[in-house]
Amino acid sequence: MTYRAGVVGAAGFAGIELVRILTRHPEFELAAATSDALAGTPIAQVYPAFTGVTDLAFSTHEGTDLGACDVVFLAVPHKAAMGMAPALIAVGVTVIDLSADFRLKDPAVYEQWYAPHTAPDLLAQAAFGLPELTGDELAAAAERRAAGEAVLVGCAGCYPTATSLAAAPAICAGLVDGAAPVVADAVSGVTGAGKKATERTHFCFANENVEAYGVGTHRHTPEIEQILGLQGRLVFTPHLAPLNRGLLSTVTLPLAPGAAPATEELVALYRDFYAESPLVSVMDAGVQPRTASVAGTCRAQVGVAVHPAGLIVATGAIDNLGKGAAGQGVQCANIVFGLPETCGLEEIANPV
Ligand SMILES: NC(=O)C1=CN([C@@H]2O[C@H](COP(=O)(O)OP(=O)(O)OC[C@H]3O[C@@H](n4cnc5c(N)ncnc54)[C@H](OP(=O)(O)O)[C@@H]3O)[C@@H](O)[C@H]2O)C=CC1
Ligand SMILES: CC(=O)N[C@@H](CCC(=O)OP(=O)(O)O)C(=O)O
Repeated sequence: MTYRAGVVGAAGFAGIELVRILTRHPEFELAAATSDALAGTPIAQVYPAFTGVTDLAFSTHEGTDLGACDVVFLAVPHKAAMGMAPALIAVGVTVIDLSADFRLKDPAVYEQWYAPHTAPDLLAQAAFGLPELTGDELAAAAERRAAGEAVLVGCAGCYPTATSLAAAPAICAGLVDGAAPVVADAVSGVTGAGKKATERTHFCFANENVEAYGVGTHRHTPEIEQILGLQGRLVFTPHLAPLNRGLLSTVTLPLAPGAAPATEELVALYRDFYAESPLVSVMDAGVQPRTASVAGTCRAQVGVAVHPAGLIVATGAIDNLGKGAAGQGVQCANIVFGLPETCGLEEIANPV
């Protein structure tokens, strides 16, 4: 059976990556791609990579019969997504939201970092979309969907995905000091900031430059703390780098008193942790994850090492639009629809 899929916000960077994946997906058929700004324009006219691939044109958000879809991916900014999801769920459409609107479990925390939540009941039902770490929530959503319910997945953000994949195995194994700060320094490509150029992302400012931003104030802090159980202990510093795609997060974790693993033991522990996770690869000891090695894919690379100062240094590399957004959304949809989680996501990166 082929499922009908719609993408709302399809002309944006995450949305068009969804289009790229869905036009080649064997089980989801791209039925609608919405953009108010570009309605009526063929996708291939705006993004020539789709020439000869799809004749579909963008349509308006309101004028598209999204109720005819089995699943709708929301690739719109936070605050807009929570205004759209309730009507879709009400007509039986499963929703995969890429925004931050359905990630934070506590509406008070969402309000502190974003705005008052307008759909708290749905927030309470949403499954968190980071399959390697929240597989149980997604499996429960898949059961509910199989029983005929429309379900909602709030996919993890890009920085939280790379950071949490790098840190979770060590934390879950009890190797990390539960009282000390954990430091995550992360670097993102410019597509992470969306399609609209700003002073920060304009080519002339972003090119040939790396700089930190949101120091101590970035909205992904509570999301990472929620995933890793680090409430109040995360020092998260994002940086913008002159890449189109790619995100690397280096996490420094203090070892728990008495813990003294060797790097090779940590690598083995990480490999065991991700043994059932086909999209996460743990690097050999001494080999570092590379953003270029996952660009254009839904894969993640994780590296881990012990530092003699009593620290674990764990690094995660993803494509912010792939495993950090659209790819992860499709991976979650695969799980919710009972498909193999890698369906349509087998791409590997250009090796050079
Ligand atoms: N870029 C990334 O790496 C990641 C993005 N995300 C999330 O994915 C979502 C999309 O991000 P991204 O593609 O980067 O953003 P873009 O700005 O590139 O695209 C967003 C799209 O949403 C539409 N849109 C804008 N405002 C509204 C609104 N008020 N109501 C409805 N539609 C609107 C626009 O459509 P129109 O064509 O009609 O103007 C636009 O094309 C965001 O929530 C973002 O946080 C998540 C992880 C990583
Ligand atoms: C480089 C850049 O600006 N990145 C964005 C995060 C990417 C994103 O879209 O955020 P979500 O993962 O929450 O959806 C930022 O710092 O706000």
